[in-house]
Amino acid sequence: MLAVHFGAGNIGRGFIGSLLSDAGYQVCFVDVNAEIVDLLNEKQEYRVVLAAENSEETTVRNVKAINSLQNPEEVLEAIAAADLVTTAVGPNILGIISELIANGLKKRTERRNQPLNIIACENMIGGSSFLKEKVYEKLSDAEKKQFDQCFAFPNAAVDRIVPNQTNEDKLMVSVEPFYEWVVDRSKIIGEVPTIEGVTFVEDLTPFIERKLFTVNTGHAIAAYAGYQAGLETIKDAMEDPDVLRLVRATLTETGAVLVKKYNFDSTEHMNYVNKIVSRFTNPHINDEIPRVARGPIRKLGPNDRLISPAKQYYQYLEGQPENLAKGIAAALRYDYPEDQEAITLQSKVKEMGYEETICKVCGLQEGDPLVELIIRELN
Ligand SMILES: NC(=O)c1ccc[n+]([C@@H]2O[C@H](COP(=O)([O-])OP(=O)(O)OC[C@H]3O[C@@H](n4cnc5c(N)ncnc54)[C@H](O)[C@@H]3O)[C@@H](O)[C@H]2O)c1
Ligand SMILES: O=P(O)(O)OC[C@@H](O)[C@@H](O)[C@H](O)[C@H](O)CO
Repeated sequence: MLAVHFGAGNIGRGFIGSLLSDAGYQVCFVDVNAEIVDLLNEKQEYRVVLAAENSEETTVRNVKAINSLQNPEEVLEAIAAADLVTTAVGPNILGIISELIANGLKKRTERRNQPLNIIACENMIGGSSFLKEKVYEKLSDAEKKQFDQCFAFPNAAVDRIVPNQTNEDKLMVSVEPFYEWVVDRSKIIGEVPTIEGVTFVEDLTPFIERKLFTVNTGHAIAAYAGYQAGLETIKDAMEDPDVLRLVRATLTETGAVLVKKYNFDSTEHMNYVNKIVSRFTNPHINDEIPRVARGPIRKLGPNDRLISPAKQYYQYLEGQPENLAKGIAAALRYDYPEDQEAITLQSKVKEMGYEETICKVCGLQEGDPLVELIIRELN
């Protein structure tokens, strides 16, 4: 069995590749990082080490890689032969890889009539659906019909904290012990793949919203508030009493929305929150704030971890999401000079002021109570 996985980065090697290899797939990574691609082809294996007291280590074997910049034709061949395609490249890259995926799938339809699932493992709502849209933009109407018969793009939620790696062994990945990978079974075409560690569910929405609006909202708040406090890592941020208070208060707000919307058991949800807070303070992980804060424009988007739960707060509850607004204000102030989106965000603020920036970046209307609440926090 062959799995083609786009993105041999932190989560690609540290989680997706590792689970797929354990499930018996040969994993063919596709990446633009020549050093990592060459090393993967040279060694054909890499180490995954648990960031925990006992530093348990496993070796992921039977892997290879293709440099999609140098050998795009090889990528098409791999997609034509694959039993599964997955991605973990970042939401902004999905549009870029969609051309290769479209061409690979076209090649496949010329060769064989075998169904294929393409699963985007990105931190976003509807990642695979978005990738499908981008792929379908490249097709004729006849090709779209043909693809509908053969290919599916089930959405997924993936959770495992994998920080940026600074190991001497460039392929080795240090990962937290916890992991969760949930896939929308209702959209699977053909047989449901057997992958230990993957949970297939009929309705993904509660799972992805629970994950994005708890793990990622909490993480973003810790990162942006921690940055404003001059701190360096997520652990440092969580050890700052003011940041910790804000993270917890924000997760109480998102939790209230989720419990109301999905009828979750509130005690169980609180246990989920506590587990996440303890994951953020894992002493064996050195997760630098710029990784977690990366891409503030994406993170301030209308359907992402900050604005979406804040909007839903008005929809499902009384009162205002005061703490989310504090976190959003910290995100709007994020000016890390090595983050291109932070630079763009700050130039928008300079040019248009906060109100217009919030409307444009967060997809909100002037006069919206949320805009007013955020502005109040910024003053
Ligand atoms: N790291 C985590 O803790 C974590 C956890 C869950 C989900 N995710 C999600 O997984 C995705 C990847 O995150 P990451 O932390 O692994 O980032 P990363 O930067 O470590 O990995 C991304 C990889 O994609 C590669 N890439 C970039 N452009 C490409 C292209 N055109 N074609 C092929 N490969 C390309 C990069 O070279 C890199 O190796 C993101 O959507 C992220 O939100 C990350
Ligand atoms: O990957 P991003 O930029 O969407 O978010 C940064 C982190 O919050 C994220 O990577 C988490 O570590 C991960 O989602 C944990 O499962």
